Amino acid sequence: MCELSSTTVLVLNRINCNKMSDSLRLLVKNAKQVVMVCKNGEKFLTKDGMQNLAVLENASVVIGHNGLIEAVGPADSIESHFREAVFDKVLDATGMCVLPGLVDAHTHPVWAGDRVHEFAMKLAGATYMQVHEAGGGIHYTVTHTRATDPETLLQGLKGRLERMLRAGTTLVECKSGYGLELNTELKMLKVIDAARKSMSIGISSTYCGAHAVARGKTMEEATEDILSVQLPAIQKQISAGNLQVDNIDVFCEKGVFDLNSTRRILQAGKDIGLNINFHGDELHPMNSAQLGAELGALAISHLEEVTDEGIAAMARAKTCAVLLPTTAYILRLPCPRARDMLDAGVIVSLGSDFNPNAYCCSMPMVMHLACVTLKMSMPEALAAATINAAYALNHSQSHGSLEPGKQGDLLIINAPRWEHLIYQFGSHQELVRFVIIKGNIVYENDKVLDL
Ligand SMILES: N=CN[C@@H](CCC(=O)O)C(=O)O
Ligand SMILES: [Zn+2]
Repeated sequence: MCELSSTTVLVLNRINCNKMSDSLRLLVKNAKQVVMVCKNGEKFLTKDGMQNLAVLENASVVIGHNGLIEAVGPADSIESHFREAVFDKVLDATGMCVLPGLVDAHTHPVWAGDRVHEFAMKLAGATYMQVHEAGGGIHYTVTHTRATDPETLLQGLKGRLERMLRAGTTLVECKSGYGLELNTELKMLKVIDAARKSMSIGISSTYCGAHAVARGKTMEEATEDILSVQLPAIQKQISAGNLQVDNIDVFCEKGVFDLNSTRRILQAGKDIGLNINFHGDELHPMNSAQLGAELGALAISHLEEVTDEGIAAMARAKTCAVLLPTTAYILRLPCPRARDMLDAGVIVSLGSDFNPNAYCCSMPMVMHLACVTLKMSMPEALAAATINAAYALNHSQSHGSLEPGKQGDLLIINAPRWEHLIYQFGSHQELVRFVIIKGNIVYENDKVLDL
């Protein structure tokens, strides 16, 4: 680290750190607040660390041509140190706030056939499993996704990712899981890969062939198909360089995959190099949290029904809890015990759970819900939607905070305090002025309205 005179200016390790006359990609200057989230290279935050985020007043950010953050610091220090530099682009953020790009740690964004009709059924009292067992839910989406060509699925995915981007998400986890057989699972994973290659939003790809038991199969048969047909074929595609997959997922739930099948599938995924990141303890206490901790899972999602033992195991194993406030809200479930997890030192993150059951593309809405329904504070919610969500995706070395050396992903909001991003319930399109990835403006809204 090359220290400058001001201790609050952080400068990336540069070959010639005295010479600030280089050509650089972007200067965001004079922001009212720059929320770094953390500033000591933390890979995640817990407890007090989530309450006390690193926030600079009257600050600027510099991003280099490599797309990485070069410096973050007080506006006057940055100005004097980079006086000689040539920037491709300068954004004057006077009166605005800069935050890290948001990270959405759980989505199911590749599908055809919406389920708007099921919303009425659920409002009338049908439970998630009643809809599922009647052939709706995941099964309905599987039928439509199997019948849809990859190009149509890709166009649908791109539209959804674009909506997420406009709400500030710059890194998102995307699952397969509406195929439940090899060809459609591969089709979905390839569609996710195609989006990764053609869009600027960052993507972490998850194989979720165990999202439900396909119609006509028993759980045992579905497990065998995953272990002996789907996973080997996926591994072959990965090894041949035709596919990138990052994580393995199972819906560990009563009536779906039991603990033993879940263990076998997750372990097999881990054995081929995938990170374990799965659905657990959502509708029934399954001891999923204990299993995940034992297997070294990076993350477990939902956890509405997690037990005290499960919480303790996750805290010990540093397995991240991905909480999904939209699910409990839409399905009128008991909320996950966020406060108990936070107090126990669990690494808590957030996801939108975007899927045909929970049609939400907006992490600001998710943070708002997390504060109101899960009783998280605004700093906790922001840490959960940035550095901790990046940890859940094994990306916290490059994403989740505004620190030198990390990817230059940020959003600029038209508000004098960063908390407006959470305080406002919807209408974020009127708040988000710029979304920036690797120092490039990927979304600009010049029609933002004043507060
Ligand atoms: N619980 C399982 N999977 C999804 C829902 C998927 C669907 O209903 O299509 C979830 O995380 O909420
Ligand atoms: Zn899910």
